[in-house]
Amino acid sequence: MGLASTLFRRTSSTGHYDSTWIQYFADEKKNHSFTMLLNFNKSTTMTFENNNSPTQAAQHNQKIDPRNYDDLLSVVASIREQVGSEIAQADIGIICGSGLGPIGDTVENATILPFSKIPGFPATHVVGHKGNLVFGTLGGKKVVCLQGRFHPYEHNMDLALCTLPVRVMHLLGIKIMIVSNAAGGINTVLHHGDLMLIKDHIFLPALAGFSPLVGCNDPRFGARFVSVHDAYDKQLRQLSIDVGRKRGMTLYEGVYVMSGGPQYESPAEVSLFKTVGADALGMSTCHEVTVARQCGIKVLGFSLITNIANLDADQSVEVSHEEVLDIAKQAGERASLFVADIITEISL
Ligand SMILES: O=P(O)(O)O[C@H]1O[C@H](CO)[C@@H](O)[C@H]1O
Ligand SMILES: Nc1nc2[nH]cnc2c(=O)[nH]1
Repeated sequence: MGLASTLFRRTSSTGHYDSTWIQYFADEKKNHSFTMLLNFNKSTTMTFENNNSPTQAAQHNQKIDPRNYDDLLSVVASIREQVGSEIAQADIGIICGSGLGPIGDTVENATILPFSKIPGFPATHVVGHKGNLVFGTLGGKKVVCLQGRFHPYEHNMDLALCTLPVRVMHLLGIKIMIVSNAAGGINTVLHHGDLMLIKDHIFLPALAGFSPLVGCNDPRFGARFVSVHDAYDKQLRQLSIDVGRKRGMTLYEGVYVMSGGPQYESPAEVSLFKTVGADALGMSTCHEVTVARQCGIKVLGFSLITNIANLDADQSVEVSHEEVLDIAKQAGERASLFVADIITEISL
């Protein structure tokens, strides 16, 4: 819900109205300065004006609608105000999952803004996710790094909310997004600590109606119907393979499947995913990539294999987040250096 409805709720106690109509009006009207005319059943016509500048809106702790372009401009205005306009811009955005956490600590000339200081950003609760926005340089490029992400299972499957940072990074100017996750290996070529280059994905929640693009669409973010035929950029993937070869690294390419979580999968569920062509599985990434593609951002994605997913109930072993973090700690540093090398080689 946008500014109009927020404002209306504060003033509506004096009259009767059709809330469905108001909601519709609020969703359709995206401009920052507008006049709203309401017809009450006493034939009174009232005029409400909203002239909040983006910065004022953020300062006043206004509720942010993650689908509302103007609300997101106010978030970006607040970030610029806090760190400075020169710093609050980047060409490459990086989302550190449980796997590539260390990369955020290698950003040079870093300016760190905690998520708690950004209007509309929910708190991160997952151990291993620091909850910072980090601006600086890496491999000679201007980057903005999300140290931590929002998982749908933490936020009642509100995927638009969970992708708010991607839209914010888009408004901060990024053209390329590098996304990473910790994942369970399904394909038997994958072992603990391996890095898988994501070639394609299966966005399972979206197939059941949980997509960040469901609901009101503002064309300023992009098309209503988004083609994800090339979600993971082919040239960036090739560049990664070339950089990996130079480093003598084995880099697998495969399909990542996102489940809703937060429970890990049963062996029968893993077998199902294997049958449909998945190589690794996790509880993130696909919603972020979908929104990035809507905004025209090119994507490069990696899964750090932290555990081997169970395929047989008779030989299954317990999966734990402690194991995930432990392997991520061991392998994450090497993987982060590799991603920094790739960034050095990217030509914008
Ligand atoms: O995808 P990231 O954030 O790396 O984390 C993965 O690890 C956690 C489970 O151990 C889940 O949140 C899963 O999605
Ligand atoms: N869903 C899921 N997420 C993970 N994150 C890290 N490992 C796993 C896994 O095995 N399954």
